[in-house]
Amino acid sequence: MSARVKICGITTVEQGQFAVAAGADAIGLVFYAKSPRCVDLEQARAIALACGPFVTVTGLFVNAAASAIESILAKVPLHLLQFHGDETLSDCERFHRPYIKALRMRPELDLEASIAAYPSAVGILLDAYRPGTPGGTGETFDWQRVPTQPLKPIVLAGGLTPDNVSQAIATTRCNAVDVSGGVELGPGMKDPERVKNFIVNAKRGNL
Ligand SMILES: O=C(O)c1ccccc1NCC(=O)[C@H](O)[C@H](O)COP(=O)(O)O
Repeated sequence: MSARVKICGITTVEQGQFAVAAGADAIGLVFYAKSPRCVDLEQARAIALACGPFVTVTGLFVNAAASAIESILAKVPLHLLQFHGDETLSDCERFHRPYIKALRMRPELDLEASIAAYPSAVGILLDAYRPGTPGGTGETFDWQRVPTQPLKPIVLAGGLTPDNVSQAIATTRCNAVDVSGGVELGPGMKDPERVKNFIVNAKRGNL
């Protein structure tokens, strides 16, 4: 089975289209005002509608108010929610949508217990930990910490690039990967060539 790939932090219709054309299984729309990849409602709706069927359009939130998420859901056709902050199980479940929960790999994290805390998640995204920055750090973490028999499907993230994604998959045996900065020319500016190379390398990685 080849890995599933999500390109996160898509900011324009054109970026969404070239990611999908290159074989992305999912794209991520960031609804976090402090991110350089944050999109507004109109942009998000246009991107989501341009991706076509069978691509998982994911909305990413960081400790967002429920009312803000509801307003976005009313306008933007999202298939999956990604909670990237300190959301509790009930915060994640209240929208009755499939969701993934991001966990940042701080050194003292009890990973098994943290994964078990989200029994209704369709997956757990593991990301690098940098204090004060909830995501999109461009940094890797120790891939040896990824459990070999996790309670939930794992999405590997954090500092992945076209050059290291095959090795990351071979090391962790993860069959889903997520990237943002590693396929950019600058924050929010996805590079078609890097996106294509990332997807090719992820999908021929050694699972
Ligand atoms: O991408 C952002 O700007 C961002 C901001 C705040 C929270 C999460 C964010 N991105 C989440 C993702 O899913 C990224 O793909 C993940 O953090 C990995 O990012 P990178 O290391 O740049 O590939």
